[in-house]
Amino acid sequence: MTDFTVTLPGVASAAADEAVRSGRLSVAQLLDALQHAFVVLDAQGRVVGYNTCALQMLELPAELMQRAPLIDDVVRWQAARGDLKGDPERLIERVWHHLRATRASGQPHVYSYTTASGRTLQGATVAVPGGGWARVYTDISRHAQALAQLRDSEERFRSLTELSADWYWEWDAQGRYTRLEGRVVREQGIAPTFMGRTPWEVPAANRPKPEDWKPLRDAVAQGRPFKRFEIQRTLPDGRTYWFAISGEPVRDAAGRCVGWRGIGRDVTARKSAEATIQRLAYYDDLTGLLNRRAFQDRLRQAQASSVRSGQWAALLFIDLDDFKDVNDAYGHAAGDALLRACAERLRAAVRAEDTVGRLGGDEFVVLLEDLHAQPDQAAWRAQHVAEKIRQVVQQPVVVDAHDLTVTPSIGITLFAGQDESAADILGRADLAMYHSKAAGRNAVQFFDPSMQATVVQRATLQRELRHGLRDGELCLYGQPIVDVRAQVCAQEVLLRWHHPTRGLVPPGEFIPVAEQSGLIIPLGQWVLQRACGLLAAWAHDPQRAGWTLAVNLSARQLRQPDFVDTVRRALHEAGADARRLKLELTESQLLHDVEDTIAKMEALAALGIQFALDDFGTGYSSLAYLKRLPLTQLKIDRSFVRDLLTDPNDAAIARTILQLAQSLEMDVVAEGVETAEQFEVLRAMGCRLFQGYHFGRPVPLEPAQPLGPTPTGFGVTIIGAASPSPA
Ligand SMILES: Nc1nc2c(ncn2[C@@H]2O[C@H](COP(=O)(O)O[C@H]3[C@@H](O)[C@H](n4cnc5c(=O)[nH]c(N)nc54)O[C@@H]3COP(=O)(O)O)[C@@H](O)[C@H]2O)c(=O)[nH]1
Repeated sequence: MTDFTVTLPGVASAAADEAVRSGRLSVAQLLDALQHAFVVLDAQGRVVGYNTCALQMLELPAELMQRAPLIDDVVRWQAARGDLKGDPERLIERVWHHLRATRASGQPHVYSYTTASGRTLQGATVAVPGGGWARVYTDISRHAQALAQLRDSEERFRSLTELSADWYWEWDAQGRYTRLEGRVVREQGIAPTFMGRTPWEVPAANRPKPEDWKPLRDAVAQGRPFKRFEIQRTLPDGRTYWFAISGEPVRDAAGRCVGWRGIGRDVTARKSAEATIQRLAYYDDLTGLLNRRAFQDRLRQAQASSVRSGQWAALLFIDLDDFKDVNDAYGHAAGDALLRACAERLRAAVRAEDTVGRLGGDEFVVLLEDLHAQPDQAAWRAQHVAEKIRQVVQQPVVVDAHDLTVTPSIGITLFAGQDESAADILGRADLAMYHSKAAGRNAVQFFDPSMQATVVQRATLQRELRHGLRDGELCLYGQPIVDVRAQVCAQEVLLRWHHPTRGLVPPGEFIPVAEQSGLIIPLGQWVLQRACGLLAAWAHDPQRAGWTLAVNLSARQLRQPDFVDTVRRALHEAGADARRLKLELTESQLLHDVEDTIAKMEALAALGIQFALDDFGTGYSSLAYLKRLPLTQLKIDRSFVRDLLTDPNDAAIARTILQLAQSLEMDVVAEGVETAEQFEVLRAMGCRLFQGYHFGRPVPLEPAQPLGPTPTGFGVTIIGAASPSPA
């Protein structure tokens, strides 16, 4: 046998050499101990050595090998048996080519083949020093089988993802896509958008807010599997589709989550089927409004919600007058077009959070929630919306070049709580609608006669107020504000209405009506102009030149974008000193858009105007924003002054307000001082300014003046009575 060195895996070569040299281990024993087939060729390609395993693994007959055959003969034999496929002479040529190449390169030649009996063998040929080659064969059948199974499994997996609507994905431990496979992925071209990003980093139509991803992110953070997490996405081509992903964590040997894998499924078809079912079950096909069943559900929800909020809600029942005539005269298609137009108008006439439904035929319903905690205020608002609806519905609709017009009869009922059924509420509104029909159609009626009376009264008051303003029935009264010596140092302007038949109407009655109708804007502007006129006149009167004049503001005035300019102009036109003008606000007014309010107040304060916070202690005063406002005065509400002498709580509140004002460097006016005792106690507490009947009731500051033309004029809508009458 040719002399060469063997290195066996797991046996140090020096130790093996030594064992062979010392004769303790023959090379033959050594080679036979191997689990690998071993064949040695001399320089002519003759088999000069082999181990037992070679006969077994290569399934070569011992007689052949014992003859020391040339490799050519062995190849012919193997080809004849079918272990090697192809023409034997060409196979021999190939074998020699590789033998020479290994010698020339010094690199082993590794190859594999499958025998006729089905074994997969891997052979490695190395050139040995002095000529000749050693060939080592390893049976890799199991490994090859495992690989084939793996390939099969991959193929099956590929078929699955190619033929189905599902696709496969993998994420890293942070939830970023690392692999996406499947026909859908390819066809939709979504891989570039997703790879390297987490699902929540890719915009989704149904999950616009970070909290919408919480269930998925929690599962990822906690290493939990998740199922059918639905996401709506927009494709690069603009189409939207829905898919659902399910996944499970991939763990390492130590059980740590090292990533995620799962499937995605296109569920667009199911979603659209669901949407259709939903639409058919809950929506009216013709108009897209809620149908009777869905509307009744909403009504029940509104009842439950009114219990929680303590607010009244209203149900409006709308029936089109003589709708049948339209159908008869112009056909059903025209009638349908008119109903669709009505539905759109109803939707446009109410707030987004209100609900509109169609019960069938020409019957529509509108649900108005959170109207007001007081039923009369709620009724007033419901009446306002009903009137708006009445106006918009009767506008002509053009259908097939015809101007179609219908009027609505509207019934309203208010509700709060869950004591009655939704059907009862609907029944009441329906009955009220019949009253509207009976009242001559194209009208609004309440179910409850007292509600009806209230809204009619308010509508009348509003109309009369507008006339009263025009006819000079309003005038300014003033109530003195005094110092510790009971000397007048200021006046508060208080509006009065001398109604021709009702007498003196208190502002508590007509200011809310003016606020709701928008009439407060020209009215408030007029008060400001008159007040500035008074200040300018007082400037020439030594007794009054030092007085300030306090004017009450409404929330709506303050919200006017040009409010600062309006005040500036009033001062300028009257030639009044801004430092003598004080504007009184209540806490609730300040809650609306605090930043805008502060900006306006600061702009006015820069002119020298002072601000007082009225009715202090009755609202939700937050000291945080109180500090930010340019206030110079707090007014202790008269409810605390009234029982000051008998109720220790009220006394404590008055004292606290005085201390607070001192630390905020503000004045305090105690309102509603009616007795000398109250005056004394407040003075002892450190109060320096007082207002109340004890010092003087409101008295006229000037004769009544008609409202002159103002920049805003009367550009306000006056709501008519239930049966409209010209204003
Ligand atoms: N936006 C505007 N609001 C105005 C205007 N004019 C008045 N008002 C607001 O109307 C509310 C009612 O005012 P009024 O009926 O005039 O009542 C005032 C006083 O008469 C009353 N008062 C004063 N002293 C006493 C008293 O000793 N006892 C007692 N029972 N009542 C008294 O208090 C009212 C003044 O309160 P206040 O405004 O809080 O300082 C009233 O809330 C006005 O804000 C206007 O032009 N615009």
